[in-house]
Amino acid sequence: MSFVTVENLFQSYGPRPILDRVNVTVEEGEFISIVGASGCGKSTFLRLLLAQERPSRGEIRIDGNPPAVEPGLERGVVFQRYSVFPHMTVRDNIVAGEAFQHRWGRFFGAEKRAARERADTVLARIGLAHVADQYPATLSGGMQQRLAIGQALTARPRILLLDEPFGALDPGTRLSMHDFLTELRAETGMTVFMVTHDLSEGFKLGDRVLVFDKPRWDPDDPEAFGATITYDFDARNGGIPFQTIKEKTHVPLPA
Ligand SMILES: Nc1ncnc2c1ncn2[C@@H]1O[C@H](COP(=O)(O)OP(=O)(O)OP(=O)(O)O)[C@@H](O)[C@H]1O
Repeated sequence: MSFVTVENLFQSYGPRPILDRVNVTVEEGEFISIVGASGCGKSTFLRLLLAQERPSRGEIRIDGNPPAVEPGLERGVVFQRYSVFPHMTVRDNIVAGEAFQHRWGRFFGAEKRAARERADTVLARIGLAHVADQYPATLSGGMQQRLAIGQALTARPRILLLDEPFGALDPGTRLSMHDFLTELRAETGMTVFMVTHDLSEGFKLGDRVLVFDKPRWDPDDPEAFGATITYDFDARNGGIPFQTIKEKTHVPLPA
């Protein structure tokens, strides 16, 4: 049994189909890059994996079960726009990431001190120990995004969901974030789903690159049909493009 199984997934908003018959299986530890045209439902797919939304039809199973509704228990998430708390110091942001999983949502007394020590270990690991007492606004974009990833990882999620996590960063910072993510992944063995608009980033970091597109296409009504996975590229070892075509795209409708 695969770690993540998506079967016949459909998602519509009102009468408008967004995702249409999405089928995919993912093994634990795989890094899945997701690319596709703007608005084709990539973020919607992540929200469904997060159980922030329920599918109109079809099924998602993670380790054999529907995704838990509680945030963060098995899934950490990082968005393009920094998801850290601006009113908390860097250290307290990491503590908050862990406290989120805690029964009361907060730590007290000795537990809090222990959580702070664990946070300092995480900060050392992500190269932010020297700014532990600062507020996020005083950090560069790359540092804030490292903090967001550190925060998502404190709960030791088995799955990390990244929605264009590096889109707002300059090219140099982006490259160092790639190294950072590759190291973390090797260390934790986590499964990663990453939406990106940058194909080379998708192929560089991913084991597989899934392309979302609309196999059925009505030129008079481009929103008439939803998107599905049209290509599932094997991107290991630099990737060999055009391997597994799952669907022919933009096939004209029969007259
Ligand atoms: N809650 C919602 N209600 C209605 N429509 C929605 C909702 N969420 C998303 N949509 C629509 O669904 C479509 C897919 O959105 P989604 O954000 O998943 O696309 P995307 O592929 O991630 O796009 P981008 O690459 O631009 O971020 C969009 O047209 C969007 O307007």
